[in-house]
Amino acid sequence: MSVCVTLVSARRAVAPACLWTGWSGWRKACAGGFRLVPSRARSGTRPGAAGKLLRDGEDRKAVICVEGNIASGKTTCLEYFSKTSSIEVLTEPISKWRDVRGHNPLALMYQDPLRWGITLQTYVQLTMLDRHLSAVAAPVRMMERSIFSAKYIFVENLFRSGKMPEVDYAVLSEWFDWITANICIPVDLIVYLQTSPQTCHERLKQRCREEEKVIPLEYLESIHQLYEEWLIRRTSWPVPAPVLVIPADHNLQRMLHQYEENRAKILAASCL
Ligand SMILES: Nc1ncnc2c1ncn2[C@@H]1O[C@H](COP(=O)(O)OP(=O)(O)O)[C@@H](O)[C@H]1O
Ligand SMILES: Nc1ccn([C@H]2C[C@H](O)[C@@H](COP(=O)(O)O)O2)c(=O)n1
Repeated sequence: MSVCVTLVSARRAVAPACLWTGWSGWRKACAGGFRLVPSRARSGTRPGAAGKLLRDGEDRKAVICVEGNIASGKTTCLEYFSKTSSIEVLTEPISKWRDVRGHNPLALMYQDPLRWGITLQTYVQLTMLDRHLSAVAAPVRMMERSIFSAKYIFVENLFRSGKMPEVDYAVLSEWFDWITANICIPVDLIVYLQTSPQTCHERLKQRCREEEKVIPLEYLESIHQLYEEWLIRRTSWPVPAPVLVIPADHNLQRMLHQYEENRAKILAASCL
């Protein structure tokens, strides 16, 4: 049985490098785990890292982000690779999004996106940044989604569909631009699980997460379009790493087979 997999060529995002002149207090506070990459750094440093804060040792570890629509199978994919000793897996911090000091911003966002979209997305941005910056234990890290898809897919979707006021979008965008200009967020490979929105709708209903019962097919279609614009057509936002596209509409057994077939390509990210 032939399985089609595409490796799309690299086109690294180059966020504006920023030379830190002040903030000495913050730099001292970060001194334990972070260093400031010299603004003139060239060889041996990640592209785009100059002038940014970088977690110590992070430039020697590979980071792979698994991207895809809601219920496309990302967690299942991560579960599969979590059995490999050289890979550590980080799922999305969804339990935090469902319970921050007793509040459920995920549920609130689905109930009233105009009011609560910024609340959820601000928290998603913070918790995803925390995921990106947490110390890597294994040679390879696979993480579910990224701070990039949080902004380029979910914030963008809320705004474009008229479910986020312009001022909320502007504030989130300012935060995102500051973070990516000043902090190095290394990504070596994006694994894109490419599904049809219909497949995701079926899997979503099967998973039956309480907050997501209100999600219509049209919502998944919008998310799908934004992913395709970003990672396939490349007409929207910078892509921070090479993209490995894995068609993911197949049944579980065939998906696991595809993951095995792609193991070498995925692990090759650690040699980049
Ligand atoms: N290839 C597949 N075929 C059928 N069902 C799947 C497949 N992969 C995952 N599922 C099921 O679909 C639902 C969503 O999968 P999940 O891995 O949680 O997606 P995501 O993390 O992308 O939201 C789960 O109930 C899961 O068991
Ligand atoms: N920036 C984000 C990220 C995720 N969500 C929502 C979408 C889903 O309801 C849920 C988790 O998604 P999954 O891992 O199942 O694909 O969180 C969001 O609204 N904004």
